[in-house]
Amino acid sequence: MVDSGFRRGSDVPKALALGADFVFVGRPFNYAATIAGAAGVAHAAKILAAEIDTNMGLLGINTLDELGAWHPVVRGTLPSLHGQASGRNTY
Ligand SMILES: Cc1cc2nc3c(=O)[nH]c(=O)nc-3n(C[C@H](O)[C@H](O)[C@H](O)COP(=O)(O)O)c2cc1C
Repeated sequence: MVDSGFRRGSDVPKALALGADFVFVGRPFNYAATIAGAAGVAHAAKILAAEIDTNMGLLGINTLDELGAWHPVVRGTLPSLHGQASGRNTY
């Protein structure tokens, strides 16, 4: 289980891919409740779900179970597009 700092739909698949079973989102829903009560929280949940869905589409997966540790790419470790997997390329 992981908590703190998860703000958008691209954050959640990253955490799941790295091994989390649960991703907790706190303050965004507090803010939504402050602005618009229960309807705001429902709206925020819809936005987060839609962002996760979009990110799953961009990753080419249909279920979160398909996520693996190979999905998040640490900046600077992307294999070369020219077949030289030095692991030291920056982009
Ligand atoms: C106003 C506020 C109230 C909170 N109340 C609780 C609480 O009652 N129990 C609890 O376990 N965590 C509480 N938390 C902590 C949140 O559950 C969460 O761990 C923390 O906000 C970090 O996640 P976030 O970066 O998504 O906000 C509270 C956080 C905030 C900002």
